[in-house]
Amino acid sequence: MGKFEIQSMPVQRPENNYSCGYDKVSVNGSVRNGNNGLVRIIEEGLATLQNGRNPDSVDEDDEDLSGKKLDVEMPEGMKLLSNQVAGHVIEDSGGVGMLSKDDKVYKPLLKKDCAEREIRLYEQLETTVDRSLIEMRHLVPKYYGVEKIMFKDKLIDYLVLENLTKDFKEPCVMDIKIGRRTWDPYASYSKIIAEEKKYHECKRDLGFCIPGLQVYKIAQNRLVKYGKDFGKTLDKDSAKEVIKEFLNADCYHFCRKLLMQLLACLWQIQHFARNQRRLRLYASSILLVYDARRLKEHLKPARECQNNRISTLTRHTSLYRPLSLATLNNGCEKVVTGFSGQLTKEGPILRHPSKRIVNLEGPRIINNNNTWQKSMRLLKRTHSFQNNYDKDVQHKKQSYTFMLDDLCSDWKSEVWATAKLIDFAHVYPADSMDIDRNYLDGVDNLVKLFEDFLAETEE
Ligand SMILES: Nc1ncnc2c1ncn2[C@@H]1O[C@H](COP(=O)(O)OP(=O)(O)OP(=O)(O)O)[C@@H](O)[C@H]1O
Ligand SMILES: O=P(O)(O)O[C@@H]1[C@H](O)[C@H](O)[C@@H](OP(=O)(O)O)[C@H](OP(=O)(O)O)[C@H]1O
Repeated sequence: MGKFEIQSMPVQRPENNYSCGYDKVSVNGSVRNGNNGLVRIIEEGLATLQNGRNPDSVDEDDEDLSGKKLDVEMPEGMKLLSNQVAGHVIEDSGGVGMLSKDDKVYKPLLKKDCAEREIRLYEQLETTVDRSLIEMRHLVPKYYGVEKIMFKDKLIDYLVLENLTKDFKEPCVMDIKIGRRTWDPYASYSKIIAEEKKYHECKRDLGFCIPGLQVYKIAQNRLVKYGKDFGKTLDKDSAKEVIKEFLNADCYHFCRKLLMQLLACLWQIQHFARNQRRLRLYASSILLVYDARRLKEHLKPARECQNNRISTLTRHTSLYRPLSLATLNNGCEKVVTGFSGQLTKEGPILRHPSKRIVNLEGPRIINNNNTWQKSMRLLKRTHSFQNNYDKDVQHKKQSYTFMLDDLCSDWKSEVWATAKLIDFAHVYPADSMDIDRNYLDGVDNLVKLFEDFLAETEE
C-alpha cells in the first residue's frame, strides 16, 4: 500500500473501510465502523448537529467508541465518554466503559494490579516531595480520587479525573502511547509477544505509537475518528501525516499558536522525562487535546486541500456561482451576472453580459420595480444552482451558534490546547537511578516532530 493510501485517504474515501471488513453502520449519511476501525466519520455539519456544544454534552451518550448504539442504563447523570479515542472500551470490558459527568471522566478500575499501580501513582503525586514528581503533578489531569459507582447491579471502582476536554466545543484528541517497549517487567511471555507485534514500525522508528485520535476536520466540517487498527498500520511517515491531519494542517497552514501551546506542554514533559529517575513508565500515553472551534479563529486561508480540491475548483471556475446573483441583488454594485434569461435543469444559461441590460457606471439607483431583479431575487431564494443555498444557511446557523456560545461563556480561555500524561497502569518504581530511556526516546522524537512542524511555519 502506498504511503499516502494508508493515512488520510480513508477520510476522503470512506469506502476504503468497506474492504477492510469491519462493521459499518451508516447513520445520518455518515459512515461508521467498528471500534477497531480505520476511520469513523461522525457527521457533516457539526454545528447544526451538535448545537455547537462539546459532543460529551450531546446525545452520543448511549454510543460506544464505534458509534454503535448501546442499550446500557447509565448511572445517574453519567454518560459514556464520547471523546474517548483509545483504551479499553465498553464491549471488551464486560459492558463497563469510561464515563463522563460534569467536568470529570470516570475510568473503571477493572484489573486489580493495574488499578493499584495507577492509584498509587496519583496518590504519590499528591504528597511527594521529590522534585521531578512535583513536576509530574502538573503534567497529569487533576485527580479526584476513587469513587464506587453502581453499574448494572455491580459496585465498580472508578478513577475520577479532570476531563481534559471539558472547556472545548469541538475537542480534538490524540492518544500517543510512549515507548518502544510497551510491556512491563512482569509481563507474561504471551503479553510480550502480543505487544511486540503491535504498532511495530511506528514504535521501532519513532519510539511511540498512536492507538487512536479524533479530529474535527475544519475544511470538511466533520468529526473523524481513527481507531487502533488504523494506528497499527502506521509507520514513521504516515504517523507524521496523521499528526498533521490531527492538527488540521493537511488542509491549512500549520497554526503557530496551536503548535506553541502543544509544544509548551511537550517541552515540560520532555524536561520531566530528562530528569526523573524514580519511575519506569511503560505503555503510558500523552494525550494531546485542542479545541477546533478556537483553531478556526487562527487559521490562515486554506491552501490546496485534496479533500476540498473539487469543490474549490468548481466554485471558482463555475459561471453559475451564486456570487453573481448576490451582486445583482444589491442593485448598486457592479452587476455582471450574464444571465440569459433561460433556465435549464442545471441552472441558468449564461452569456457575456450586455451593457444594454446593466448600466454599471450610472448613479446608484435601486430600482425595486425592476422585474428582472425581482425574479432573480426570487430565483435566489427558491433555486439553489449548486445546492449552496443549504450550505449558506448552514454557515449562517453555524456563525450564530458560535456567536451565541461566545456570548454565553463567561470567559474565553487563552489556552485551548494542551498535552497531559495519562494511563499509569504499568508504571513502576525504578530499580536504578538511571533515566527511563525507553520513555525519554519517545518523548524526544515527539518533541522533535512538533519542532519540525514549527520550523515549517517559519519558512
Ligand atoms: N483525563 C482525561 N480527559 C479526557 N479524556 C481522557 C482522560 N483520560 C483518558 N481519556 C480518554 O480515555 C482513553 C483511554 O484512557 P486510558 O489510556 O487511561 O485507558 P486504558 O483503558 O487504561 O487504556 P489502555 O487500554 O491503553 O491501557 C484515552 O485515549 C482518552 O481518549
Ligand atoms: O492497543 P491495543 O491493541 O488495544 O492493546 C491493548 C493495550 O496494549 C492496553 O494497554 C492493554 O491493556 P493493559 O494496559 O491493561 O495491559 C491491552 O491488554 P488486554 O487486552 O490484556 O486488556 C491491550 O489489548
